[in-house]
Amino acid sequence: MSLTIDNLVVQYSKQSDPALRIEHLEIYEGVIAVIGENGAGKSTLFKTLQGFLLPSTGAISKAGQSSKFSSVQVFQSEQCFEHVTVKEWIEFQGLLRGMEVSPSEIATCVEHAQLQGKEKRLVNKLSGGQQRKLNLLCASFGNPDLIILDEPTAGLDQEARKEYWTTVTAYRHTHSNTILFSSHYMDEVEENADQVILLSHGQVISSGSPKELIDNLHLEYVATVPQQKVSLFNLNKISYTIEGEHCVFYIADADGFFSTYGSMSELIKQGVQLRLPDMSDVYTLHYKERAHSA
Ligand SMILES: Nc1ncnc2c1ncn2[C@@H]1O[C@H](COP(=O)(O)OP(=O)(O)OP(=O)(O)O)[C@@H](O)[C@H]1O
Repeated sequence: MSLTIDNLVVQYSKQSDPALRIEHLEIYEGVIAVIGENGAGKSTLFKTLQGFLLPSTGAISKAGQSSKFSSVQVFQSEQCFEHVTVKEWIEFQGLLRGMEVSPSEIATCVEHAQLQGKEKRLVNKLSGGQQRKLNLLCASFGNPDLIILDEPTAGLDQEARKEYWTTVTAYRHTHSNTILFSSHYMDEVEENADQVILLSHGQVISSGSPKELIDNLHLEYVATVPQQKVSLFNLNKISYTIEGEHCVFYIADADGFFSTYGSMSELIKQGVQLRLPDMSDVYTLHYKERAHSA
């Protein structure tokens, strides 16, 4: 299911500036990332999509249809009740969505969350990653059009994050709900999102697939240069940001750069690290201290 947002304005009070102001946005079917700095409006968008906040103006509709859409936000792991077993927690989430979960649905849920044999375990004794996977699977009860995951992997280690996204990918093979998620981890955004929506100060500043957004940077390479080597370069002619002890150079014309400063292998010998641009650069160049432009 895809959604269309038109002329949307959301305010927390009549006197306050809009927390969200979206002229037009298509949210496509698939796995959609919403990114932005703190206060950009991600949670406000999620609350509005669930009907918890009413817009002052504008509308959100299923693309091409006047019918309403349904959405559910997945519980965070810290919202799991104490003294409730895995089975009871699944049943409870079903009841919240107006359905009685059948034994076979419980079994499927448990299997997909890789919790076989743990149905009687207290849910708060599961790891954070296990709880989040379980909650994701329970969100499909009632088959909502939209499933919202607010920073689903925040605080998880690399391994648990990977496992979480494996579960999401497997889930996507058997379900058609659109998944909307926020994240500050640009590697998982690049790997998992079909579309990325960039919010800043309540407005959409860009939207596209990770590849489109990276291509739009028009960069050939990104170089990380140790501070002590920076004097070898003419900073007036290079776009760069400063990251701790390093300078990060954004190279649009690789031939020109290498012919001026030395071949790739010569630069690597000097301690310069070269890589292709990725979503972390999309984030930096849209949000962090503005790049010093050449
Ligand atoms: N309950 C509220 N009352 C008044 N203003 C609010 C309220 N919640 C959020 N805001 C304001 O709305 C704007 C958007 O906030 P929102 O929480 O949607 O951002 P966010 O992108 O989710 O940020 P974070 O990454 O920190 O969660 C901010 O200016 C924030 O101060």
